Amino acid sequence: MAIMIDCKNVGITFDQSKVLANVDLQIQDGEFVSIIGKSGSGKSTLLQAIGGLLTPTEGQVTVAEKVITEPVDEITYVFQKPVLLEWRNVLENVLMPIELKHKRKPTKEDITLAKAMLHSVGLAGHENKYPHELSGGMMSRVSLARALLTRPKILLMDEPFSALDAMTKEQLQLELMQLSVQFSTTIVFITHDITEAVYLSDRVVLLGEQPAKVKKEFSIPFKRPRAKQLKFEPSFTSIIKGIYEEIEGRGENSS
Ligand SMILES: Nc1ncnc2c1ncn2[C@@H]1O[C@H](COP(=O)(O)OP(=O)(O)OP(=O)(O)O)[C@@H](O)[C@H]1O
Repeated sequence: MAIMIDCKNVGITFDQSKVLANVDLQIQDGEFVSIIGKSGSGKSTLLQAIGGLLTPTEGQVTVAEKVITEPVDEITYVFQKPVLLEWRNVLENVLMPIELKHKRKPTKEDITLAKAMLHSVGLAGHENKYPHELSGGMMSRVSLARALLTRPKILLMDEPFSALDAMTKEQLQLELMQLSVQFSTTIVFITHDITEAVYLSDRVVLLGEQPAKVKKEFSIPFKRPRAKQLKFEPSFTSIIKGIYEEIEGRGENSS
């Protein structure tokens, strides 16, 4: 399978402080990779470098073999707090990338597709509501539908579900998993929730302490999409245990 994202020896220094050093990470086309690590370890910084929002001080990031120095169309970002325009209804918010990315007015086909996306994320019938009429979970759903509308090759997600209640989060995890498999989207996902990381991902990448590099990678050997019952299987929970032990420095090869 082709490499979609290639971080080669990436280092990032802010003022005098070196946040990332020698990060080497390759992500395959269609792969779902989660990045975990302690607070302040540099997860968002790495994601910003992949998205072209930050230029590495050392090394380079390539996406589909192009060196990234600025944001590119193939990549869409999803943040923890959904950024919705208050004066636009749900359907109009989902259609925003057509105007911003493709610089044209939405066609009938775009509107049909946007409605289908809203249906896939459980928001059929809510197209005409305004953001102030939505719950946090509904806003996250709008944000997900909008991110996937233009079928980006790559989705960069920075703790997208961390502010949601457990049941809404579980539902959105399922929807994201279905859609990412359906569209073969390459996803880099930041989370503090290890169960979420293991459940969603083909691979979980642990960043070390500052200056951070990839401390350990865990392959998750279950075919996606996965049933939610997987979370109770011993083969699943033993991977979680291994990751906790690595984070706490009790892993097999921890330094
Ligand atoms: N623009 C910036 N200028 C200076 N320092 C920064 C900047 N952005 C991030 N940092 C510093 O880089 C370090 C890593 O921050 P980053 O947000 O990448 O960590 P994180 O692992 O995503 O943290 P969290 O899990 O708490 O969200 C922190 O010490 C932070 O203060």
